[in-house]
Amino acid sequence: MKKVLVLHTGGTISMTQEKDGAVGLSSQHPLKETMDLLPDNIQVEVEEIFNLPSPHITPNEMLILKNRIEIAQGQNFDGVVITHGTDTLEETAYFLDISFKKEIAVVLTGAMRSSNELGADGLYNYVQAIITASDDKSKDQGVLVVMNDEIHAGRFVTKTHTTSVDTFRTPTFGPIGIISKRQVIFLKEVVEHHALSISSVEGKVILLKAYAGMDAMLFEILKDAKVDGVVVEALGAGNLPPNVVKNLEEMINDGIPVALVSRCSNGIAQDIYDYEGGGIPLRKLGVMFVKGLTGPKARLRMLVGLNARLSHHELRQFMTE
Ligand SMILES: NC(=O)C[C@H](N)C(=O)O
Repeated sequence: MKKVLVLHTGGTISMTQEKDGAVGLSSQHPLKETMDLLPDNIQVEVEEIFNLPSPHITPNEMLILKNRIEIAQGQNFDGVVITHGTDTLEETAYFLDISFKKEIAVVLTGAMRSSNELGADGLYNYVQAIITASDDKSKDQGVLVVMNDEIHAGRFVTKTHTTSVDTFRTPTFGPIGIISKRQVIFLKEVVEHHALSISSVEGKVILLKAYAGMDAMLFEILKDAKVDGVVVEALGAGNLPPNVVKNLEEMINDGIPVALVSRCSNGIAQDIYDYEGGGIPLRKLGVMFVKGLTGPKARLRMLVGLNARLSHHELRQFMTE
């Protein structure tokens, strides 16, 4: 019999709606009352590790989850399911993807409708996630996100809609599999990448979004705030307004790592343009171009790299590979 560990962390999947429409935390986890609806060929052990809306989740909670999964790897589990609020689900998924060596399947799921709402999707996603986590094929695909009958790579998935159940998408690459009724079908393989080993999540890594007429003042404030790293969601293929370049250069000269992703939801940031603020001069300054990640994920990558005590050169490799 397959054995799956469930870690509940909170989010809408654990919430209920009041008569006035407000959605909030419930005292008893609604999924705990549905154990008899789970597949009877899978043994499920449940732990309520947190009960937090996902905007309350920080890298500290992600680290606690990572530590618990590492212990579970030595406890004969075939997989772990994490139920999580959807707002920051992709960040926890990505953190877990890069912060330890996985030996069992790790699947995150959530819900867009709370447990007593019409068409609630929590229980359905939960069952699909348990089935996916118990499937041998899920083991070597990195951290997975299962929602709405689709399997996404935690590395690239993102929440795209504020309320729709069809919110999790993987721009550029698409989902890597589907769950058709109770059958797990992978359509693509995730290219293996190496995870680092960390035991802390210290340091200030800041994420900024570029916009037309971006104010250089933002970078000046960061300089005084003594940050440990900066990620910028740049324009288009990887360009910035010219007036912030001097500040970026000063930061890099002060030894602060600066990485860049694109604010576009599809494609990869590259050094293509050779004008002031363009990707080519930015790369020459030492800005690290991160491939295909969103800003929040690139920020976690830098945090993990710094906490793995990578040298400046190793951090550059890790951020740009
Ligand atoms: N659908 C959800 O789970 C959203 C909720 N605000 C959360 O992330 O906790």
